[in-house]
Amino acid sequence: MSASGIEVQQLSSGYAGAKVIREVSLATAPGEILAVLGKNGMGKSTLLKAMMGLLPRMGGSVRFAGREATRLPPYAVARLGVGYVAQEKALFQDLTVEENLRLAVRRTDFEVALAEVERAFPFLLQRLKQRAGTLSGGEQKMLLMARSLAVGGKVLLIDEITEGLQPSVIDRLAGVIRDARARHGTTMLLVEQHLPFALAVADRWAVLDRGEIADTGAAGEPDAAARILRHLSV
Ligand SMILES: Nc1ncnc2c1ncn2[C@@H]1O[C@H](COP(=O)(O)OP(=O)(O)OP(=O)(O)O)[C@@H](O)[C@H]1O
Repeated sequence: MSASGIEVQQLSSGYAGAKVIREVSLATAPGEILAVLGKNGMGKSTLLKAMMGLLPRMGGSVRFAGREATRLPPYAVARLGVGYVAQEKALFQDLTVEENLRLAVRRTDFEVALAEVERAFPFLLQRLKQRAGTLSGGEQKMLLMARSLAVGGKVLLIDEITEGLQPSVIDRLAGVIRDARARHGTTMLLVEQHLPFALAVADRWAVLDRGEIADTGAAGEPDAAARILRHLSV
């Protein structure tokens, strides 16, 4: 297993005894980007939450950067250098943009973190004193992404970052993700519904169907989109 990759083996998880994901196995090489796609309700968010320790693991194992994380709570998973960009609002709505960033990066140099934010989303530097809750939905997603980049983890788990974003912002995000990987070798697992975005940024893909991996492949293969679409069509 790679020193900075993700290794999930036969992971099961869910809610109050109801298994939603069943024996899911996934692995990435260091700096690799894996897109996990699937229809609504197939367990994509549940998979990320179980990996982060936000939901009980009902079987199987999770390792990040070669380190065992199966029994760790979320704060300890984060300490392994794993960032999580949640689908739902995960910002402190009443705190400013700057305060949200400072809380995330307090253990590293804030100026270095700000340089990362400026490189990804320069508009946020003009909004440092604005309350996060008054940013638009798309701007809040950019702040969430910037906050994870500023922390500088080796692994990022990103849940449907493109949802509700305009095409130009989605293009910008693709550039930001490629840039982070190129400069820091960040390993990423992207849960996505946006197929062109997923295939543009990922090296490999996997489809989750009713909590199980139904198909996997390389993003560069000519039939990748057709194979994925077979699973996404109703
Ligand atoms: N808090 C919860 N309590 C009970 N069941 C839940 C909870 N959250 C999600 N589920 C169920 O788990 C299943 C998978 O949900 P999940 O959010 O992981 O799907 P998803 O693939 O991320 O879907 P989407 O693309 O719509 O976000 C669904 O059937 C959902 O109803």
